[in-house]
Order: sequence, then structure tokens, then C-alpha cells
Amino acid sequence: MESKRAAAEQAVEYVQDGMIVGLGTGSTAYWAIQKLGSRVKDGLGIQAVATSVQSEQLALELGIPVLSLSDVFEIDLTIDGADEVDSDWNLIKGGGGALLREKIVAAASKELIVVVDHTKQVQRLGKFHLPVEIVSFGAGQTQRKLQKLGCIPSLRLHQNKPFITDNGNYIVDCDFKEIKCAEELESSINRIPGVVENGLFIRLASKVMVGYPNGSVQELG
Ligand SMILES: O=C[C@H](O)[C@H](O)[C@H](O)COP(=O)(O)O
Repeated sequence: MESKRAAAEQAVEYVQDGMIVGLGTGSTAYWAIQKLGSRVKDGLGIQAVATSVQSEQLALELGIPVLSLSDVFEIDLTIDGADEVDSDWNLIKGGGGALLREKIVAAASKELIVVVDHTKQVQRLGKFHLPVEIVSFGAGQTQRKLQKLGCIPSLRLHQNKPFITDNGNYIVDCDFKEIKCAEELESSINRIPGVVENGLFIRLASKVMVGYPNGSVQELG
């Protein structure tokens, strides 16, 4: 917890008055939102765009004004977590099921600061099963197409029922063991009818903050 908190809080130092800030999702982004909330209480004037219903609720509870992404031309800075980060700062995201909104928000941001603890750093992506958001119609067909790309897909469940995203879709977690060409795979997956988006974030991160248990943070970028 201390590693995640340290990384998240350091990222929040980049937030300046007047900015539109993208709020990530998950247990690391949680700390960034908390810190932003306390800076807002101290007078920081920002507006935010959230990547999930959960983060939006937290922001509102903390007094952070939240805008709809459609009402925003560009986001100045987004702070978000990741499930894996490789040496080129390519990411796997979506462990919490928020990957679609996270990718839309990241793509609308001038800067994406990724906040992780040191356990998320990997040589090659793929040990963490890649989350893919799919529509429920024909989910079995879509999973078979995913399998043909070389993975073992499994439908994510929550209390014995399919997990439903904020967008009303399913998540399939794909075990690729090791992802050799992440950029190619990202496109191949998204070409499957029924796939909405996948959790590979290629060349979207502009900085990575890596937190350690003693509270120190390594800043990459
Ligand atoms: O869907 C969830 C997001 O992509 C999270 O940012 C990611 O799963 C990392 O979460 P955490 O910070 O809780 O490890």
C-alpha cells in the first residue's frame, strides 16, 4: 500500500492550478484522487474527468468537480495505474475492468502519468492475463476468435455471474503467457467483431512513477 500511495502522491505534484485532470481507476489511482481531493480543499482549482463510476463517486465525495469527457476538448494530465509496465512503458491495464474508459481518457490526454508499485515492472508483458472488453452478444464466438490469436481466454465472473463493466459489457481475461509484439496484438484483437477494446496501452504513457515499500519513488521519463 505504501508503494502505491507514494507513487500516486508524487504524480499529483505535477497537477497545476487550472488543469483538467484525468482520474484513473484502481487501488493506486485511489491514492492520487485522495491527494488531489486534499489539494482541492487547500484551494487548488482543477476540474476532472473520471475513468470509472467508482472514481467519479470518490472525486465527488472529496469535492473535486467532475466534467463529462464530451464537454472537454483535451485533458491536460491523467494519472492512472497499470497491471504491468514493460521497459518501453507499454502497459497492460484493465484488472479492475475500466480499460475502455481509461483508454479513451488516455488518448484524450496531453500527458499520462502511470503510477505503479515496483511489482508491476516486467521485461515483457503477458504474465498478467490481458483484459479484453467484449459485447455480450455472441460472447462464446468472440472468445473462440481470441483463442485463435494464441491465448487461453476466460470470461471474468463476479459472484458466479459475468462481470459487467461500466459500459454494460463483459471482460475476457486472456492468458498469452508472453506477449511478443504488443502493438500488432493490440490491433489484431480489436479487429475481432464483438471486441470493444483491449487492455494493451502502447506508447500512451509519458511518465512512469514506480513506488517502493520504503516510500521512495523512481520517476521514469
Ligand atoms: O481497470 C483497472 C485499471 O486498469 C487499473 O488501473 C489497474 O488494474 C491497476 O490497478 P491497481 O492500481 O489497483 O493495481
